[in-house]
Amino acid sequence: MSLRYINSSLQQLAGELQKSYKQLPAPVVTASTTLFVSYFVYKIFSSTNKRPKNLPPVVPYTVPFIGHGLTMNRDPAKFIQRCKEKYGPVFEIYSYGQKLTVITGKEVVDCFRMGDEYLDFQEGLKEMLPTAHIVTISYDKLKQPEGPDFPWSKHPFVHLVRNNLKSHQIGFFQNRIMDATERGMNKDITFLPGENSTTVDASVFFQTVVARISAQVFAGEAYADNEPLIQALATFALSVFKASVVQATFPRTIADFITRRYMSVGKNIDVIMREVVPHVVDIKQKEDQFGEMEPNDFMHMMLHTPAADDHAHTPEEAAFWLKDIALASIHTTSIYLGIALHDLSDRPDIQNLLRKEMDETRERVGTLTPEVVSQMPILDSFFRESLRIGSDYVGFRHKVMKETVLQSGITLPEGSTIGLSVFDAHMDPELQEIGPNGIPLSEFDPCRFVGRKSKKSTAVGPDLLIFGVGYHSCPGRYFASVEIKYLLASIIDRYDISATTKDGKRAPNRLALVSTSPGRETFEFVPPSDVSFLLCLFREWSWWYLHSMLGSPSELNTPYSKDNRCTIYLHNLFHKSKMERD
Ligand code: HEM
Repeated sequence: MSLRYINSSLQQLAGELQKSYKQLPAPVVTASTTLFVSYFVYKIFSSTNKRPKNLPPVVPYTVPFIGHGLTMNRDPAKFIQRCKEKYGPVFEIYSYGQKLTVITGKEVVDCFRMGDEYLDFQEGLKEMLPTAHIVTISYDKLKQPEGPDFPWSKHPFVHLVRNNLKSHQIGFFQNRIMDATERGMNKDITFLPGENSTTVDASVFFQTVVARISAQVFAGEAYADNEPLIQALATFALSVFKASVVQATFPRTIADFITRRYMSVGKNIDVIMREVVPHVVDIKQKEDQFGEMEPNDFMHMMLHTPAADDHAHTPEEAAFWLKDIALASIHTTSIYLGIALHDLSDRPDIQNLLRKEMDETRERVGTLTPEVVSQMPILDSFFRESLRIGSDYVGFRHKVMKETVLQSGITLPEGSTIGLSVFDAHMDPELQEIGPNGIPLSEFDPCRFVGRKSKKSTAVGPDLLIFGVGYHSCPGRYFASVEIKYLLASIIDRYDISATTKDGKRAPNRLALVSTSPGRETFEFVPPSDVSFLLCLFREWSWWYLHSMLGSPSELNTPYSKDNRCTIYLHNLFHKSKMERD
């Protein structure tokens, strides 16, 4: 329908109407006819004018605003699979007021490799998590550098993680990882008097135990017992997420009011600054007096790292970065610790397999340090499998910075947002080898990667995308992998873990704001109680009693026997009763 044709039709219709309604002035008739016809033309065009073929196909929905939100939340894997079968590997969905182009299969790998000038992860993240804005309106005492003048490549935190947390450097922090884990096991897992098992609240436990490690590694050893700082770090990410939901739901001014008034992250930042600035000031004063010292925590390193415009960080600026470190590291790490624990919660067979590997390793090399644990092949394969299956159904939002044509010929228009289904890519037999045991990719095989040297839990590639791939792939993954594996080993050494769901099956993962999250269901932690364990316990206890009577070491972590589960259990009891006495 050409414009000339529409124009002449309008004039003809106006003429006809003018003849019929002679009493009305001509301009009124022409104007109202134009409006009337325009409306119909619009209706015709909007209903019949199909989107160009190379744009992603749109998945239809019926409920306004919510769109596919509810269906997707109910069973995200099934929803993606159904859409993929019907509309192909790339399709557009609508969820809670937002359009999102979902990318599945091999195209996911291409999107990761496309480069920031086409698909930008940080810009996509900002849409869902406007962290800098939330921080600015919650805490205006120190401004966060952001925007085009602050290139991501100059981000001091990214620089520090890249240069200080490579796999061979983790040993430097391992005593702190061990110390913080020990404190977490004693403080965050509590038993009621007389109870022989305990229910662990997943969401609180993961964040806190990981924040304990982060406090020591990133702020400094002096913070091992600093509960206010540990809590501020543990809850920072969750507070940002809650405020982000408000920002995404309400118009800006109302959202800012609610955020400032009820969801401010200012409290967390206040604690971080109050606790950490004096430590950094102290380092700076010492360095001003005696010259530069070798840093042994991230705050000290930050003092030596130039800021975006190359000026030296002040102690306040250095401490202000700690919240970003918490955001990037604590939340992600605790999510995947949680998912891995759920994977173990209905699989006592895997728990025993891992314990066997731990016992054999202990027999060979002695104490299980984070470095030793990180070399255990079955634990690493289990963790990689957990990352593979627990990855994002639709996450990794990227903003399309300029029109981008995918391998399949589909065009992503500039300004749109894509979400990558890493879960789908990890299930794709074209990208993922099934492994030596032949267990289907849809099932959990803890030994899928054992004996496959290039398939370590940190080896990113088309078959492991959870840490991204290419230039921006996560530089913190070596640290995260060691941390999670050491925490898992410490937990299953002490407890048998089971799910508390009605059917005893692992709690399903959830689709959260920007990623997949572990189910909120609790875990049951039970110290081992089988007969051999009790016998061994009795033997250990007698040894310990004898040694303490004879004035020998009273600490129970001396390896009296090979079966360290008993030693650890006694060690725990000893510490708990000591803490209660104190
Ligand atoms: C299981 C835990 C973790 C997961 C799943 C994870 C995942 C990711 C992903 C997907 C990216 C973006 C990749 C991309 O843009 O393509 C990323 C970036 C990043 N991660 Fe992690 N991460 C984890 C833990 C950590 C930890 C513990 C740290 C710090 C100690 C960290 C620091 C960073 C940094 C600095 C970046 C930005 C890299 C850049 O833009 O060049 N991450 N991470």
